Amino acid sequence: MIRIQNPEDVVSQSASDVNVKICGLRNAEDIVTAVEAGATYIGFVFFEKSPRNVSIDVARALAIEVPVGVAKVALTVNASDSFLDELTDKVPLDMLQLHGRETPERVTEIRARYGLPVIKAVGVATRDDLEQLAAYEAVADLILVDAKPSPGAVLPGGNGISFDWRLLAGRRWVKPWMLAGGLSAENVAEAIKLTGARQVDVSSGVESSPGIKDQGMIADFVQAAQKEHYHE
Ligand SMILES: O=C(O)c1ccccc1NCC(=O)[C@H](O)[C@H](O)COP(=O)(O)O
Repeated sequence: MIRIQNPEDVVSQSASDVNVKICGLRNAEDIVTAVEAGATYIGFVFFEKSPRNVSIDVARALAIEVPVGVAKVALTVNASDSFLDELTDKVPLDMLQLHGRETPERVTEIRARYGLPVIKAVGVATRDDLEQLAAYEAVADLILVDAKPSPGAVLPGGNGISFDWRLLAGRRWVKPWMLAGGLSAENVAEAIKLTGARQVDVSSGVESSPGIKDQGMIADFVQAAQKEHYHE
């Protein structure tokens, strides 16, 4: 039987620091910047329509250089077993992020088949969208609460849009969770204060144009997320 690693063994969470995930990295220089800035997760996007898409071979070459202690996350969208088989065979990964319409049953299946902790992304625009959280908290290791894409959007995530963070204020969480959607160095402190998030994820908020990460923006984002926050 496969033993799934505890997410706390993949990344540690200190009482004072906010963990940061930089998503959509495509080259070694940006990964070094993210790691040196203090990111605890780096994300590779496997979605052909995305400007952040990487091939399995590129991700493998990048992943093997990532230092121990930084979690390598593969983001997939409604992926088939055959794709995930090849991905997990070739790329040394710490976690899988499911960013499509995967059902709770599919999350359970993937988690068991690959023995990796699973992050399930859930899109939120209104209070009604929070109803699906419980079912995913029951089966995923970590919930990524992201802004719901607008109807007709090409990308299911990485759109640089945020949602009303007050929807999450005071929520009691069963599982670890991470806030995403339209975050930037300018607004991440406010988002943390309103939601109580201890983990945050960013992609377009640290880019100069779609798919092009800006090293200064990465450093500024991590610093802004990790400065001392006072929760009311
Ligand atoms: O980033 C993408 O291109 C992407 C493509 C397909 C599915 C999900 C995608 N991104 C998901 C992420 O984890 C992003 O970091 C998250 O949505 C926040 O993005 P942003 O609002 O741009 O910071």
